[in-house]
Amino acid sequence: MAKRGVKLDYAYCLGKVIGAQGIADKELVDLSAKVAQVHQRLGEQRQAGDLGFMDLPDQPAQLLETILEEAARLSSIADDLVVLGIGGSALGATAVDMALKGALRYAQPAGPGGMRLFVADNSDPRFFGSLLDRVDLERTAFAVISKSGSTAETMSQFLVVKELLERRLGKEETLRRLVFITDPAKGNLRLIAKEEPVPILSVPPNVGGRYSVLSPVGLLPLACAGHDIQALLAGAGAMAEACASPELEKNPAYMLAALNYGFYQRGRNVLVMMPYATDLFGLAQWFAQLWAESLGKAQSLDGSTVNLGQTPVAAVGATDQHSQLQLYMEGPQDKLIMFLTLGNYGRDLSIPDLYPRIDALSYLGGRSLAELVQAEARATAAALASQGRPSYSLRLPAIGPEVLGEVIYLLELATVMTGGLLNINPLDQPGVELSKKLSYGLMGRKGFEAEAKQMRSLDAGDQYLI
Ligand SMILES: O=P(O)(O)OC[C@H]1O[C@](O)(CO)[C@@H](O)[C@@H]1O
Repeated sequence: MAKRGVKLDYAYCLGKVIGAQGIADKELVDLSAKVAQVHQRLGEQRQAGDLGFMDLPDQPAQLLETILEEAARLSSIADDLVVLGIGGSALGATAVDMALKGALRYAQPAGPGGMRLFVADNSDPRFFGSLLDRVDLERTAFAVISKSGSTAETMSQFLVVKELLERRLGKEETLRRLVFITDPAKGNLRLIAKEEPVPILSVPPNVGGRYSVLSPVGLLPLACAGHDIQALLAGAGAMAEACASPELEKNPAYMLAALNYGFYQRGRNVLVMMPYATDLFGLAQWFAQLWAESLGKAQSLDGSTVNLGQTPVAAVGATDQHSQLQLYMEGPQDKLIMFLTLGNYGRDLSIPDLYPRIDALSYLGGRSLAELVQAEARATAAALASQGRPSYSLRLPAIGPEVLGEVIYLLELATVMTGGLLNINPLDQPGVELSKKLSYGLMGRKGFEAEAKQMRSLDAGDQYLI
C-alpha cells in the first residue's frame, strides 16, 4: 500500500468528548449501516462509468506524457500562463498552485520553477482588463478551459484575447499561444479546433467540472507552473487505496461524510473549512464549490422536493479567529468546523525575546511562528469543544503535491458519499441553468428570446433608497 500522510482526527465530534451536541456511539453504528448501503450503490455507479473522478489517479501514462509535452511546449514560448476558465475549470488549479507556490505567488518572477499561473475566473472587466495590461502578451500563453465550451464568461474572455493577440502578433503566433481543454466530442472549442490548429486536450465526459482537478483541467496548468503532477496523482491514488473499505471506521472519506451528514441532520447547516495556512485558502474555495454544487439540491433521487444542502464557508486560521470565530463560538448552534492543520510549515521564523520585562510579550520570545499558529489551531478547536461545538481536523504532515492529491481525493469521495446519504445526485447542477439562460436572453443570444421575455417579467424594477 502506498504511503499516506493525511490523518482525520474527529475526537471533537464525539458525544463522549463534547457532550450532548456530539455524535453518540449508537448514532455511529446507525451511520455505519447507512454508509455500507450507499457504498454498494456507489460501486454500481462506478461500474456503470458514472464516477469518472475515481479513475483519475490511474490515468494512462500516454496521457500524462501528452500533458507534460504540451506544458513543455508552452513554457518554451511563454513565461506566464493565463487560464481562461471558471468554477470547476479554474478553482482546482488555483488551489494547488496557491498551496505549492504560496498565496504571494504572483510576486515571484517566472523562472526555472515553472510559468506563473494566472487564473482569470471572472468576466469582471476591471479584473480581467488589468490582468491583460500587466502580462507581456508576447511571453504569455492562454489555456481556454471549458468542458461545455459554451460558458459565457470563459468564451467571451477567449474572444477578447484572440482578437488582442491576433492584432498584436498575427494569426500564426496567436494559435501557438493557445491550448484548449474541453469535452472530447462536442462543444464550440472542438468546433473551432477543427478549423484552427490549436492543441486540444480532453476532459473525460464522466468527470464533472468540480471533480476535474486531477484531469487535464488541473494537470496541464499545474504542469506548466512546474508542479509535480505525478506526485499529485500518486497522493490521490494512495488515498483511494485508503478509502476502499465499505467500513466506516476504516474509511476516512466515509467517516468524513458520515460526520457531515450526521451533524447536518442535527441542524448544522453550515460547514466551515478553516485551514491554518494562508496558502491553503484556495483549497477552501475549491471545496466550497465542490460541496455547494454537489449537495445543494431541490430534489431527492426519488423525485420529491427536499431543498437540501449544507452551506460551505471558506475561512482561514489564524486570520479568521479575529473575524469569524466570535460567531462560531457564540452564534447559532448550526455550524460544523473542518480544520486543516500542518505538522510542518516548511519554513519557520523564530520570535526574538526583545522585551523580557513585558510579560505579555516575553512568553513569545524563544518560540516560533509555527509553534504559535499550531497552538492557535489546537486552542480554537478546544475552545469550540468546551462550548459543545463540534469540529474535526484533517492533519497534513506538510504541504506538498502528494498530500494535496490525498486531500483532493478524500474530499471528492466524501462529497459523493454525503450525496448518497442525503439521497440526492451529487454530480449534477440543474440550479445554475436558469440564470445562465436569462443572461443569454439579456445578451440577445439567438434561441433565448423566451428567456429575454421572461427576464422582462421577472425584472422587479428598481426601488432605490438613495
Ligand atoms: O467547464 P465549463 O463547462 O465552462 O463550466 C464551468 C462551470 O460552470 C458550471 O457548470 C456551473 O455554472 C460548473 O459546474 C462548472 O465547473
